Amino acid sequence: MNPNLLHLVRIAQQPVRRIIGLMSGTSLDGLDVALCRCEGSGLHTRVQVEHFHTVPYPEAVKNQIRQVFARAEISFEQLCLLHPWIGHLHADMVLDCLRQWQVAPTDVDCIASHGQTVYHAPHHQHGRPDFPNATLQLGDGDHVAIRTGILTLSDFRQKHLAAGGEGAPLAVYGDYLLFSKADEDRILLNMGGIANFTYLPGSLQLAGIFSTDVGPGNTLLDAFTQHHFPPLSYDADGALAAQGQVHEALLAALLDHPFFQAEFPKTTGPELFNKEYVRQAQQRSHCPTLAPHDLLATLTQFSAEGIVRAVERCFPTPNLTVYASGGGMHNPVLMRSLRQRLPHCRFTTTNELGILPDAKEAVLFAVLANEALAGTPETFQGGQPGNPAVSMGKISFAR
Ligand SMILES: Nc1ncnc2c1ncn2[C@@H]1O[C@H](COP(=O)(O)OP(=O)(O)OP(=O)(O)O)[C@@H](O)[C@H]1O
Ligand SMILES: CC(=O)N[C@H]1[C@@H]2OC[C@@H](O2)[C@@H](O)[C@@H]1O[C@H](C)C(=O)O
Repeated sequence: MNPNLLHLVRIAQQPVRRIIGLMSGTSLDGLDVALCRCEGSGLHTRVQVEHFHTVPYPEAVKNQIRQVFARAEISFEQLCLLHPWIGHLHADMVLDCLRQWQVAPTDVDCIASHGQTVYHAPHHQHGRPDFPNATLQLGDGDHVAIRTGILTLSDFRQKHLAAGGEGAPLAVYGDYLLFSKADEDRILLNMGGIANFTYLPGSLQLAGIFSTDVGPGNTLLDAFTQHHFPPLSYDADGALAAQGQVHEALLAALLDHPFFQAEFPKTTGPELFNKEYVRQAQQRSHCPTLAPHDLLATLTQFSAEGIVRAVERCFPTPNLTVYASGGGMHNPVLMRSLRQRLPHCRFTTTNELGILPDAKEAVLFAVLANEALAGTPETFQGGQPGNPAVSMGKISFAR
């Protein structure tokens, strides 16, 4: 038998696995690296984050990715070169983290690598009848495995697509395994580039659980901060938005898109919510030249409103605990708006659940890899609409 298979079986049979979860989201701010101690599997999974770091992307890296990111037309050569290049980059970032943490690569069982999403095209977005839901993440797992010497699972979203999902949000799988709690209705709200949430009913009924994108999180805030206030890359602490006024007509135009009326679960990305989307809404609401601070105030309210409307639509009298995570939870203007508009909800962060909010998505991929190695798709029974019962991740041996 190929010794790689024996190695794989040995890791799968261990009571505890050390797995590095990697996530690079739509904000292009950097690579989240979480070294996790994963014990057990399925509903018995226990995760302890041993180390976490976001390795920031240098501007030159962001510019390479931006050449293809969320663009319908690109250089094929650039796309082809980026796939191994991002694999190398992420592998080197992992090795740097391990050096800093004084952990030997041989003491890590596996890397769970999400890669970099460069294009997300669910059917409702591309609208082409002959084509399925599609999504593309770069940073090939073989390159990560060979360069780090660590077994790597990658490309988690394709199996989800193949089994009938939109390739996202995958958060529901990890949230269900780690955070379900009897007698507490929970929302796990992640505000990254795009905002999404998972609903975990206190009844623990699998049928009630779902996860959905709800609209933009920080993606538009980042885009317009970079446009109007270089060299700033994001509106730190909402300081710019706090100086502006919400333009109600523009807010209404921004919210006037079929995405917000579509049934849950659904997914989206900067392919839809981008500068052109805002420009068109400005035209429709007769404010083509809004002051930048007012624009940021309005866009922050737009992010909040997308979240609020989705929560209200799912739960008419929301009496829930909201566990926030992702970069948006650091924006007090956004958080204030959410608290005001959802007064029946108790707001806290995933810290209360023992997971560092900034690490949550990287931990998710460690949990998905742990399930692929040691779990069974049956944990998710028949799956939920949009969330098929499958194990995800392609296996790349390190030799
Ligand atoms: N102190 C802060 N004040 C305001 N915004 C912040 C702050 N810190 C981080 N952010 C926002 O959070 C973003 C990064 O969030 P995060 O890392 O969760 O996104 P991501 O993982 O790339 O996104 P996705 O969820 O789409 O995968 C930054 O680009 C910025 O907009
Ligand atoms: C295609 C893609 O990369 N989607 C991301 C993105 O970032 C947030 C939101 O949009 C979410 O749907 C997803 O990531 C998280 C980790 C998820 O799948 O749950």
